[in-house]
Amino acid sequence: MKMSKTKEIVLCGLFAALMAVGANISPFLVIGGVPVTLQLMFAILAGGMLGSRTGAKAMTVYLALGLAGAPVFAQFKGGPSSLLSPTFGFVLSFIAVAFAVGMVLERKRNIFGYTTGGILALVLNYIIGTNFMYVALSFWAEAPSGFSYTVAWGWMAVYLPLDLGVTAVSMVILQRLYKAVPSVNPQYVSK
Ligand SMILES: O=C(O)CCCC[C@@H]1SC[C@@H]2NC(=O)N[C@@H]21
Repeated sequence: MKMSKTKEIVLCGLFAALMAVGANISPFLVIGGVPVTLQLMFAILAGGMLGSRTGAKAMTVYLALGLAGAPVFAQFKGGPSSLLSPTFGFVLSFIAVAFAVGMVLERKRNIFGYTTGGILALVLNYIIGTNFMYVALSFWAEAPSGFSYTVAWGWMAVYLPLDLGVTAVSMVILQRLYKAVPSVNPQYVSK
């Protein structure tokens, strides 16, 4: 079933706002060069609740708002210069995360779907984000001394337990929501 344009615009705005809140739950907590945020959770919920296409659109709206100057990225950053921020790859990855989670949960709402969706979300987030961060800190941003590809992944290793927990909680929220409100993701094809 297709969502109305008005509903889609409202939901994209809502999830862009939730991403801004998630980006700044702890603006001063930074490990290595990477801030602690809840953006991954809202990107997963966007894909799971709005579906792959609208979820990805919501994340694109978020990215566009930030690039246009709204202080919606982590540590209340925003503006066109964010394109060069070492953590911009993570922001880009949220589009892929929402799309992938949506795609999986439109097809499978069982333990296999939740596990695959969660793993895909983490893999896309970490691979796109960490590689972008490595390239940024190697070529144009100021890197701490001794910075290397291994150090970049070392920073992310610290995040992994937190993000595994965040991903698991997001999947539990989605599972409960689907049970309570089966119409939640309009692109879901029930078999
Ligand atoms: O600059 C931004 O707005 C993006 C920040 C990205 C933070 C990443 S997302 C995955 C990992 N988990 C966290 O809590 N922080 C990093």
